[in-house]
Amino acid sequence: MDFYNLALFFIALVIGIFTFYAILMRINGWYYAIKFCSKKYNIPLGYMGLPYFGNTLSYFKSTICGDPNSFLDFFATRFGTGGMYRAYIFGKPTIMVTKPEIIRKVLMDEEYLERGLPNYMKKLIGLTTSIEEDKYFRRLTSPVKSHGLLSDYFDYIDKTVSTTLEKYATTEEPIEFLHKMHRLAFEVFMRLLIGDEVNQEFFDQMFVEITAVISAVHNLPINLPGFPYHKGLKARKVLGGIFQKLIDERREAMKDGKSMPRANIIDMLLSNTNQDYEDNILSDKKIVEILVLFSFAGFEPVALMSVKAIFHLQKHPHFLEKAKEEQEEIVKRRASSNAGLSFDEIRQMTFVSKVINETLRIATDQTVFLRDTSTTFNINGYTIPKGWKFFAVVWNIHMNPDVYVQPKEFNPSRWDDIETKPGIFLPFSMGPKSCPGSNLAKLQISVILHYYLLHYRVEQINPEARCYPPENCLVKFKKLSISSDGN
Ligand code: HEM
Repeated sequence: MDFYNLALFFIALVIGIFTFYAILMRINGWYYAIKFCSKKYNIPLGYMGLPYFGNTLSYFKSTICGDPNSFLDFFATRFGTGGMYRAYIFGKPTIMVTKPEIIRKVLMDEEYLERGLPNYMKKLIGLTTSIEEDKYFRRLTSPVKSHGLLSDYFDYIDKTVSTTLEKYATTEEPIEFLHKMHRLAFEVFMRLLIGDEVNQEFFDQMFVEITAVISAVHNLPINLPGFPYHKGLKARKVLGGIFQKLIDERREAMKDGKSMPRANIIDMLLSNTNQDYEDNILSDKKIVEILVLFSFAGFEPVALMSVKAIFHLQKHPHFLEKAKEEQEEIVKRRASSNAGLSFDEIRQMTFVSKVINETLRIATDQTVFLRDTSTTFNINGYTIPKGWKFFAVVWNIHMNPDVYVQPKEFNPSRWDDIETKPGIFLPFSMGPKSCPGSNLAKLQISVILHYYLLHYRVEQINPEARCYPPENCLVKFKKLSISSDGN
């Protein structure tokens, strides 16, 4: 082959590769454009990436690199700032929603949108209910939010937190902080989930299984022996068996007229014998799914947010001091120096509640809420086909500089001036599928911070560790020395 032909060959090869690449990157979008080209649908513009993978990889890349906005910017620059874009994420055609007012509409829907976890997560923590079952389950578990139930558990929370932190401080060796806080939040939450009548051995087994499920959620969904996802699926099965056994035991006890000394979630769910709902009695399978979902959701974020609040305060000594002073004032106001923390004192923690809000705002900087359309769904002039996913992006709401000046900065004092309008702060989401545990979570974190601020400090052994699952971080958990004036 002479030089001329060789050059032609290379040019043709380059053009061929370029054309193949261009087609490959568009073929997914063309497929869905043709499939849903009927006048019945009106789908926003967007980009659906490679077949099978869609935009999932670029979404993960942007979040792993700590710059999720680059993902949004790509859509906004190419398809305008309308706030709704077609995409292909987690193996499904998706509508990405970025504007607060549209996100609100998505989250508030009760009739047409279902929980939209990706399939690999559904297998671990999925809950599939009909709309009626869903309303019923939320009604049954609504006491979880109530003042009455939380005050009933308050002494248990207080005692568990104070004794556990004390124990951590007596350990000479550095501790895996996130893991230990998981354990603490788990101890507290499990009482609320299944009641007081469970022994330590049972708790330990549950903790091992649920930790495996959580680890699976935070790792790649590779279902091969040795991989966390494979172990998580196995653990999910074991958990299901444990919960079913508990349900059977509780039913027997109920038949004998025995009731648990304190309200707990499993008994709330088993009390579904109300005649008004006869057709809607939740099956055992559904109850097990709900218990697994609660087990997953009920302690991990509490532990993570507590750790994050502690680290933020550590990095900002003036806020740490202010929060500590508030706790000292609370202690001084007590009638007796022997009295412990009380439920009413939580309401006096105005600055600590701002620390918690600020931690939640910053920590949810990569949060998205997912929903699946159960039928054709109309929104903002668009008609979205059944089976598509909604991907509601919260991070740009929590990082909106018009609401949160210098949004990346940790500044609890910003909450002195923020007018909390609906939809500007969504760490627990909003609408029918929002978090039922928001009050419990804030209560637990407040108790943890109260004892931490008064008595302990952490020293990070590996400060470069992100302390975000699946990464852990080592700390020395130290008790503050008491000065001569007792402080
Ligand atoms: C700081 C701690 C917590 C945070 C940041 C948090 C946040 C969230 C968020 C964002 C959702 C998703 C809502 C959606 O998809 O729209 C959720 C769901 C949920 N959370 Fe929490 N949560 C926390 C603590 C808790 C606690 C303590 C409980 C236990 C009572 C709990 C139970 C649940 C349950 C059961 C769901 C699923 C609700 C459903 O699908 O209907 N969470 N949480």
